Amino acid sequence: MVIKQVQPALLVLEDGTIFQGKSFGAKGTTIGEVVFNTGMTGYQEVLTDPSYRGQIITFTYPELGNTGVNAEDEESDAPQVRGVIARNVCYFPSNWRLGSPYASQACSSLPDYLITHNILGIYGIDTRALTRILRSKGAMNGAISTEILDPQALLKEVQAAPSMEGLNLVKEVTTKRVYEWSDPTNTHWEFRPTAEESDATPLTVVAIDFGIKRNILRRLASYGCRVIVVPANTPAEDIYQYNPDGIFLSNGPGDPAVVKEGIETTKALLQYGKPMFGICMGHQILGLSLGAETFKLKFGHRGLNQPAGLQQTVEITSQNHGFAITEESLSADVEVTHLNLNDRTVAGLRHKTLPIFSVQYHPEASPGPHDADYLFAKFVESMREYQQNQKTISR
Ligand SMILES: NC(=O)CC[C@H](N)C(=O)O
Repeated sequence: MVIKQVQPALLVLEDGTIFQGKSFGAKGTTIGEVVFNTGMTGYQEVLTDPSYRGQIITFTYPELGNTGVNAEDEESDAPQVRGVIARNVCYFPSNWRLGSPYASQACSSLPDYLITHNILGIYGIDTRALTRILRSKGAMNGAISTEILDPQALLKEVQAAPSMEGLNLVKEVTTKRVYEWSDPTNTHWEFRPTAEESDATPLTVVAIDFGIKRNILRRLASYGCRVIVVPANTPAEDIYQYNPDGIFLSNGPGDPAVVKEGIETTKALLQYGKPMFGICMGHQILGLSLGAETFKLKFGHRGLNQPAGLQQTVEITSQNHGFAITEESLSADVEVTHLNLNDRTVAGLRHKTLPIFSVQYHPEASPGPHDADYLFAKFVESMREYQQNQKTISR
């Protein structure tokens, strides 16, 4: 049996709030934007989602790590967060994959995984009190340390760190090279019809990678798309060399307004009028390229039960964002299709004349509910329709 040694750790927020806790994961000091996620499951997907780059995540669900970490639930190659804050941490996980065909994929405990990837964690924190501070004052920078245990000294480090507003983190996470993706969602997760008829011509989608989650690629593949993933700074002309049936704009970290190349490329792509679909940062970049503005939310939306819709139908959605589109700044070419029903910020858009739409939430789930999975089908449908129209025109 492993005897764990409890080591003290300190959490200090930019406003001077101090929390004493215990360390799990790596040792050292880390600084980032402290945010909270209210999901009851899916911590591994959250930690490896590139959109969380630069952030320290407070998990409000009080038990963290009970199912360990496995190869199948990775949303990218490694954890992307700057640090982890928990009420309680599990050192002896149990995973259903043990004793199943996926046994080899149940690999380690959360603390070991964080040590391997040099990520700091702090537990034994009153995460309810911390979340109330973040809700009332807004997300703010903070630090976790196992080496600087004097709060005033750590506070100085925090106050010197840059704010999330104006930070371009896309270049840290975007792919360096073009690659193709064709793996669908693992069939044991598949509860609904997905893969297209085999005699249908495959659809080519170019996905602009601002920090793409793997399950987006898997869902596109499950819906019969061949996906070509390109770096965030790829110019529109290069994207058109692939003769795509549709273009996908991915999720990603940081402030969308400073991803200038992505916005310019998207503006140029709009001229071609081909189907486009954007998720989260992709949605914000699409809005920006259509002339809208974005702003920083007070504490953001991060969790698995965010309601989105207008009047008739409501989807329960997975969300992870700190910025949003300013509704009043939208041009007359665009229609709002969804609002976040908690605070009525823009959660979905549709171009009135072009086959272009986007959502602020995560239809790929992973983690989260599958209510919005139909959006992938809608994208495929718009590409098929576009193909059909092109054939009619050329006849
Ligand atoms: N998940 C995302 O794509 C997040 C988008 C953006 N970084 C935000 O925080 O709003």
